[in-house]
Amino acid sequence: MLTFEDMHYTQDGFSLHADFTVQDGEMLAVIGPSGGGKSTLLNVVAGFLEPTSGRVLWDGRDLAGTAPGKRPVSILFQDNNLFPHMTVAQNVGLGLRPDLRLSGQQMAQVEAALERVGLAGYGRRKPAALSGGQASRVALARMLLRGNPLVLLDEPFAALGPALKVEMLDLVRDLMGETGATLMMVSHDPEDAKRIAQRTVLVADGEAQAPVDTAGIFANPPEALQTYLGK
Ligand SMILES: Nc1ncnc2c1ncn2[C@@H]1O[C@H](COP(=O)(O)OP(=O)(O)OP(=O)(O)O)[C@@H](O)[C@H]1O
Repeated sequence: MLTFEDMHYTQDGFSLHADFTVQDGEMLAVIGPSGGGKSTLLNVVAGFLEPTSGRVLWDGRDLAGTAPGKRPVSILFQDNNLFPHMTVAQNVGLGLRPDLRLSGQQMAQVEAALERVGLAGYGRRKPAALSGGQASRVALARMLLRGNPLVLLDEPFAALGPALKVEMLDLVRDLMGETGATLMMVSHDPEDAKRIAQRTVLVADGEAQAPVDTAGIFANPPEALQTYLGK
């Protein structure tokens, strides 16, 4: 369970407040106007930014002072964070061992993860030889092997075409279901939120609001969301 406990983050005149809980296994959408603080919220959870006051807790444990790499968190950005000089299998293997000294069993795990995301046989390719959708799948395979219970996605599929994006969202939903991981996904597209998330957090006017029913918030949007949606 992820808890924002009266969390404030302030920098250079920008401030963000959050006070809510994300349930285990929940898939949560994070939406709101540009510059509202969606990425900031994720960066606080990931540990790239520290709260100015208040706390962020995972299973009741304060994450303050825990380095990003030691947090139970996998994060995926739009550029997929693949290393261009490494093969697909090596990029995925990093999810198991940063030094890539993989045992035979771990190499089999890499192959199984690639197969799970629909990339069986692609292990020897370099990222430059992949389509955008395939690159996203590699990043998801690595995330799968990391096995972290909390997954943060920051507009990871924004550059993909609509059909491909739907395919990737469905894959994410299936993977989260299989692993039981908790998901927070930033998106600018209401359709993404509706497809994947039962509840949605609106980030606007300095507040990451408590999650509400996704269908409800788009059927009857609050003012900040109406402006953002152009309604
Ligand atoms: N590296 C940084 N240094 C200083 N200020 C920053 C930095 N990154 C973001 N900000 C500021 O923090 C505020 C929140 O930005 P953030 O990126 O979290 O918003 P966002 O909702 O994710 O926006 P977008 O939808 O455009 O990605 C903005 O005022 C932004 O200008």
